Amino acid sequence: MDHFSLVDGAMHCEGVPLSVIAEAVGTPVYVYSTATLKRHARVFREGLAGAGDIHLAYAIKANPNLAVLRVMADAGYGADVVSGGELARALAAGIPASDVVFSGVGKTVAELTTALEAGLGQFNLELEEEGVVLAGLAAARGLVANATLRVNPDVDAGTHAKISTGKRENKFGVPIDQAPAIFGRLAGLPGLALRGVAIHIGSQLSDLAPLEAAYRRVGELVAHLRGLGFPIERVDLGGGLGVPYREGDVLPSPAEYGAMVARATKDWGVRLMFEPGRVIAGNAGVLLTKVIWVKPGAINPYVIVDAAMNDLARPAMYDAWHDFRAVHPTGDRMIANIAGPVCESGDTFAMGRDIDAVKSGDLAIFRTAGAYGATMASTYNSRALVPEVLVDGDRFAVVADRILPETILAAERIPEWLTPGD
Ligand SMILES: Cc1ncc(COP(=O)(O)O)c(C=O)c1O
Ligand SMILES: N[C@@H](CCCC[NH3+])C(=O)O
Repeated sequence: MDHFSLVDGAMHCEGVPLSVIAEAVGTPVYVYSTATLKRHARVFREGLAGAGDIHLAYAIKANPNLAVLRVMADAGYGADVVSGGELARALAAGIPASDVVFSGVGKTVAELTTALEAGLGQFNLELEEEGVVLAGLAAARGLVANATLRVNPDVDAGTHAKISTGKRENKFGVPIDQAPAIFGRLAGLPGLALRGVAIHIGSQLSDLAPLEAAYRRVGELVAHLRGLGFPIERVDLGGGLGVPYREGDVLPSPAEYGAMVARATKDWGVRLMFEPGRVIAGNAGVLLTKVIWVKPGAINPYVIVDAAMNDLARPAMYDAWHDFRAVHPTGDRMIANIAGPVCESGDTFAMGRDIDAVKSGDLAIFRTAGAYGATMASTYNSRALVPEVLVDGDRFAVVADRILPETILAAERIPEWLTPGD
């Protein structure tokens, strides 16, 4: 069941008409469905039922809103974080530090130290030196850091180049063939318990074949490392499962993914860890916007909406498609371009698209905006930072305020040497 649907001709999120949210909070605004988040959390877990001992760590980067994190914590998910800021959010949402995995290619000494002292569950090391530094920090505090080594399997994930992470030229992980030697050098260090390997080959993956190929390489590595005497207890298989952005897109389901995982990992005898982000949050959110003008264009009219690339960066960054729907569709259609008010031609959500006919003042949504939406927002062009609303049944709450340009301006100052003297 879709929790964003038309009821009596009006688009709702669960039991709440989107027009009521627009009236109360203004636009643009992100709207998330609790029921969808919960359903995705459950379906992903159920899909992996045949994969043995698993640990689920929601990839906070996809949607780090505190209320969303609380929903995920209640659903029994730990967290995958990539910065001290994300770690602070996970802890603030009530996720125990022991259920948090710290990924990321540039963890600073300060971040490593904070995470260690918080009792972090697992560090996914990206390079040998990070392991040496972490071991030193831990040993100096009488602690032992649990870690895995992230390997780069050199697999083409078949996704957008900017979100592919498992090819040898990408910055992530150590080349898989160097892993045994690095294990050899890190394994005996006091302060470090190197318990396994981690992998993540990219995001918005629409085909399981590259994932399966990568997992097979990891399987060979696990066997090799065991043969060398290293006790491998954990393998973190990362995130990456794609979601349908366009009507008609067919993506592997969590159940199909789970069946592949069970097949590829059946002899490993390890605890498997997963870091899903987009597949949890993507279709749980929309960006609600209002049409400012319908501007005649040389080729097609431009529907100018009050949301822009600073609110939803994905189309400008990755040429991503987000379905556009009227909140009160009339049944009429139009061929139009859709753009925001920002002063860049790249601030365009669609060109020449067949959409619900809209006019000035109408409300509309960009769908599948719950992941990598609000979290990638900026205040470019001195626009407000977009707010977020969480719906649960027939109630809703503002879970992130609109940060107004005045508030941002108040954090800036003119140094005294630039102020006019007397
Ligand atoms: C290490 C790591 N884990 C998990 C994720 C989450 O990916 P996705 O949102 O595609 O599930 C990412 C982002 O690609 C990542 O870099
Ligand atoms: N920001 C990207 C996903 C990045 C994944 C991070 N590892 C997107 O919107 O598709």
